[in-house]
Amino acid sequence: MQLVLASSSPRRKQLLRMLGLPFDILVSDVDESFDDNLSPSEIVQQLAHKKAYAVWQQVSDACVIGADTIVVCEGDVLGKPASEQDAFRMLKRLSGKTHEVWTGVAICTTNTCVTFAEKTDVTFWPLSDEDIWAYIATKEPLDKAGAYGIQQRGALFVQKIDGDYFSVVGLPIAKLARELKKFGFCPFR
Ligand SMILES: Cc1cn([C@H]2C[C@H](O)[C@@H](COP(=O)(O)OP(=O)(O)OP(=O)(O)O)O2)c(=O)[nH]c1=O
Repeated sequence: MQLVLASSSPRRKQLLRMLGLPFDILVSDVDESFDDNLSPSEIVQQLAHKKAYAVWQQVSDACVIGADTIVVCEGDVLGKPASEQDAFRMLKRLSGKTHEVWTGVAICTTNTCVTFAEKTDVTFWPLSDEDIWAYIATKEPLDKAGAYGIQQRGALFVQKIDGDYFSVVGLPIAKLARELKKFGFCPFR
């Protein structure tokens, strides 16, 4: 069966490559709004499912993977910043605190759709306004949930992490590999 990644994220593509399995990339535009009453775990699984299912409908006989990542700080969901000012507001909130990064994954095949969510706690050092603006000037925050990339310069803000690093980057690859085995996809083979 063909393996398909339903994502435009270069990070997810790179992480899925770790499995050593061939896959295609197909992306479908989905509405990423969500119901405020849902828990973070439900939000990311629902959005991951939307992304995977939209692509699965186009290809049918394939195993389609979708994912979604959000940052949750003091109960508030932070997606991607809408502007540089918004990025500043988000990073200012994350400064000196521990926040949660949630990534949901959906695997859709002919008979079933499986979803799961991973939570990673990330603690930031206190950040000065100057540091935040200098970081925003690199443009790195703009396409990332919570306005930072732990895999790039955002690493300099991180004091501590508890959970799966790769889930913060956008795909909990070890958990995904274990799930894919159930569908007959064995890494490195
Ligand atoms: C917190 C954090 C997020 N991110 C990224 C992961 C996701 O790509 C992005 C969150 O947006 P998503 O909507 O999850 O994903 P996306 O729009 O980039 O890609 P697609 O929907 O096509 O799969 O933030 C990092 O790269 N590093 C980090 O440290």
